[in-house]
Amino acid sequence: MVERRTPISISAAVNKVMENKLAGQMEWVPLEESQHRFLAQDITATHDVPHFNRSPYDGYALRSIDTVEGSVHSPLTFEVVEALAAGMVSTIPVQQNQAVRIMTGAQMPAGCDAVIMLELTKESEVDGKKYISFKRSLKEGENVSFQGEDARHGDILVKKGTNINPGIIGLLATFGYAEVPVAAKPVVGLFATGSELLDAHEPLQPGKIRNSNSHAISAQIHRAGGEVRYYGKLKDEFEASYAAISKALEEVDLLITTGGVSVGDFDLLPDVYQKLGADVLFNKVAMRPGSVTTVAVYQNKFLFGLSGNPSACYVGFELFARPIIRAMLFSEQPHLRKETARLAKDVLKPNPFTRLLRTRFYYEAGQLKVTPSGVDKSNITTSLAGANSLTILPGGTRNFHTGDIVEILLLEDQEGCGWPW
Ligand SMILES: Nc1nc2c(c(=O)[nH]1)N[C@H]1C(S)=C(S)[C@@H](COP(=O)(O)OP(=O)(O)OC[C@H]3O[C@@H](n4cnc5c(N)ncnc54)[C@H](O)[C@@H]3O)O[C@H]1N2
Ligand code: MOO
Ligand SMILES: [Mg+2]
Repeated sequence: MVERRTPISISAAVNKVMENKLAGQMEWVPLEESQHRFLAQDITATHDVPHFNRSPYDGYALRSIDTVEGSVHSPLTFEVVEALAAGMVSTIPVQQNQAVRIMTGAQMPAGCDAVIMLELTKESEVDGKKYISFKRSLKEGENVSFQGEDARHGDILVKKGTNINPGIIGLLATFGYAEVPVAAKPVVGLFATGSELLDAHEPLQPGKIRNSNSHAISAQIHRAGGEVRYYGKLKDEFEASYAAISKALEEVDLLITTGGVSVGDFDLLPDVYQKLGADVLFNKVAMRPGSVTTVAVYQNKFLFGLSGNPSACYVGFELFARPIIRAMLFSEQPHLRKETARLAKDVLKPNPFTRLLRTRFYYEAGQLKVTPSGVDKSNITTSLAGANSLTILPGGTRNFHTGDIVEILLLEDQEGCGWPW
């Protein structure tokens, strides 16, 4: 008698997974290796930026009070007493009607409170002394970049869990982070199961196919922020599979298998979970593709039994494994970001289960539009290549038409979302 499985909703399934989420760990990496990693701590300003008043222009620093009378009709003349490149500090106290030649980024000399740009001045020399003249007045603070105007000591600048981009890398360097506290990458073990599988380099044989799932999933694990440990292919043989899976479980945080989770004679994963004594959270989800997705927990580790069908496998990963990985990377928005878009094509199908349609979204005249990226069957691989989103067609609906507003999940986005279900 074939086992009957009771489907649960996507929302309930995601909930069950997230209730068991694992704690993330912190590690330090060199600044130059931190791009695309996730911050394990808030980044706080360790000092004011800039930490001294400085000139934002090449020009002359002076006392604004000495320029009150300056105008087109009343030119002013200042003696130039010193010259400062960026990195230098002044050594001579500035007196009335004296100026310091100053370069962009140099610290303001003591006593000076304004800067006039080089272009507005005329230089001259009398008896070996340098002078400038100009025809205007300056306000106190004019053309000064003030201490702390960029960041104040103690400000929280970037939150824990943020994906490190080039701007954040610059900020980390500004505050002296030669080493950066990042979330350790969750270690994700991976097996492709199926006696029919060939490697990518092998020629085709009758009845056999090349293993594509482990390659696609590896890329998805990287995109999510995890580290892949690929253990290779498993033939549909119980004892060898059980031994390999239980050994791999000792070395990883999450273990993903593809294939062998349905009800066929050689779908062995349910028996593997049983022999392990793993707690199966669910083995049927009211969604398509990916209805057979099975998730179990065993000794504080996750077992993701993803379908063998390529698109079911892809979707199962994004909905259930990705948020666990992102949660371990300290993200408070671990799920795929949800948006609404307008359908650009009819989708005339009944949806007994919630359908996650492989789609491509794009912008047109400021509007988000979405169109199927190919044929929508679980075993179809080609529509995945063009997909940058999954369009949610809720269970119990049918026939969506061009112009209908639908919800979409973004696959390439880094922001994520708190709870899209
Ligand atoms: N009687 C029933 N049969 C099936 C049901 C069902 O409810 N009752 N569900 C169907 C659905 S839906 C799916 S999805 C599949 C899931 O099957 P499994 O997860 O057990 O996966 P396999 O049987 O091992 O393989 C399915 C399919 O995918 C191909 N495959 C497997 N691994 C790979 C790989 N690494 N790369 C590329 N392609 C792979 C495999 O050759 C099969 O064609 O079950 C339905 N059946
Ligand atoms: O629901 Mo099966 O998992 O795709 O087609
Ligand atoms: Mg099967």
